[in-house]
Amino acid sequence: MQKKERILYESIVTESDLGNWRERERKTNRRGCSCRDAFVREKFGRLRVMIYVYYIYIFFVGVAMSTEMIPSPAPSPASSSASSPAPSPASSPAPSSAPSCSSNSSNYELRKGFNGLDKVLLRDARGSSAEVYLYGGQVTSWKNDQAEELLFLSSKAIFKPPKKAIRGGIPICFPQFASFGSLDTHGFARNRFWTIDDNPPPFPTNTLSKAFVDLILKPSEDDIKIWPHSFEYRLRVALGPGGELMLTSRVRNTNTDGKPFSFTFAYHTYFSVSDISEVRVEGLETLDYLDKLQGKRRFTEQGDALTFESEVDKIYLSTPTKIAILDHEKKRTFVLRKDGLPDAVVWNPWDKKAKAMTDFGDDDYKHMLCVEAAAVEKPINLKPGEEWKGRLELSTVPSSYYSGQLDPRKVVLGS
Ligand SMILES: O=P(O)(O)OC[C@H]1O[C@@H](O)[C@H](O)[C@@H](O)[C@@H]1O
Repeated sequence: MQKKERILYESIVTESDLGNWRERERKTNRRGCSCRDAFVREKFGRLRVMIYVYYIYIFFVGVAMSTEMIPSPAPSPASSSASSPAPSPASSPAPSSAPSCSSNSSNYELRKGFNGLDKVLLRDARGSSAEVYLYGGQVTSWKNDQAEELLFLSSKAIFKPPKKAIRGGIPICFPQFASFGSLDTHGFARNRFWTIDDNPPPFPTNTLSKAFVDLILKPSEDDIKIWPHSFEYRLRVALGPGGELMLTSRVRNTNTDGKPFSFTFAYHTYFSVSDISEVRVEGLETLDYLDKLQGKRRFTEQGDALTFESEVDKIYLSTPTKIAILDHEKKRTFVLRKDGLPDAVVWNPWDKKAKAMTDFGDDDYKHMLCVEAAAVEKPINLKPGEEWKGRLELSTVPSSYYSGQLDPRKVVLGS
């Protein structure tokens, strides 16, 4: 045997091969090279097959990975309106050109929503979805993998910029919460057109999910007249691996005159509930709150989890990072996690105020509850160049699984 061949043989023939080889020599009564060569040829053959199998495996893995990178095909306009907010506000969605976009490793589809307004559709591999209108940078829909809507959207919501904000979903209250300042209620961000930001600065918290979109809002000249500050507000809306809805806000002071600014803020989340009288909120009991129905006077919540029998409009102060909303009838619990947002507003207008609102159905109050991650009592202060981050994560679990029912403290102690 040539030297090279011997080295090759020795590198592929193992101890157990030698045993088998000798056994074969014994059985066939043949000794020497021919038997050994036959054995090694066989082993080469097996190796070749294994190498082919390996190549085929690599090929399929490659195909699978590249398929995941390609945005899923956009459904037809018919299915687009089916996935639009369930209620039928004044006008119907405009026909959609439904382009898919993939940038910066994010996948989303751009659609036309009510009154031809642009909206972004996010869908994850398991079937959860979310919709975000560029008007207001507002999430209007979040559905689980059973296509059940989890956010409330008023049956009379008005999709007519710029005067009215969309009633439902998650309006962004910035740079002012409610009437805590000189601007119109809840500030102007919810009445502005945001743009898609395909190249945002890197996010420290990256999700594995590719279902996300980055939006940006900068003040117009008119905005600067009513709030004399320059800012960049970046909002990322993402679906997490388990269908969680995650919103991250980054506000940067870009004033060039060296002036700081301060603002108050809320993610004004409208949760969809089966029946408000069947709902309780855990995680806020025993906390101090400002009661907006009593001149913003300060009180302390007494003892038990919150339940609802009449109008409520309270700002809970210094709340835990986790709050649970239990819907007994639906046997579903929303878990709200927040970061950078110490306060939590709880609001339900009840029957009289519901009737007084033009964009709210008379009975809608029975099927919604706002629990809003907020920064109200202590405004956020930013010097030029500084950035603030506020994060909200929403998920659902079956109520039976939720241990907080038995021990409210577990709501606030869990991660
Ligand atoms: O009607 P708007 O401006 O959307 O506000 C709705 C409610 O929003 C809540 O956050 C406030 O606490 C309430 O006082 C207010 O009524």
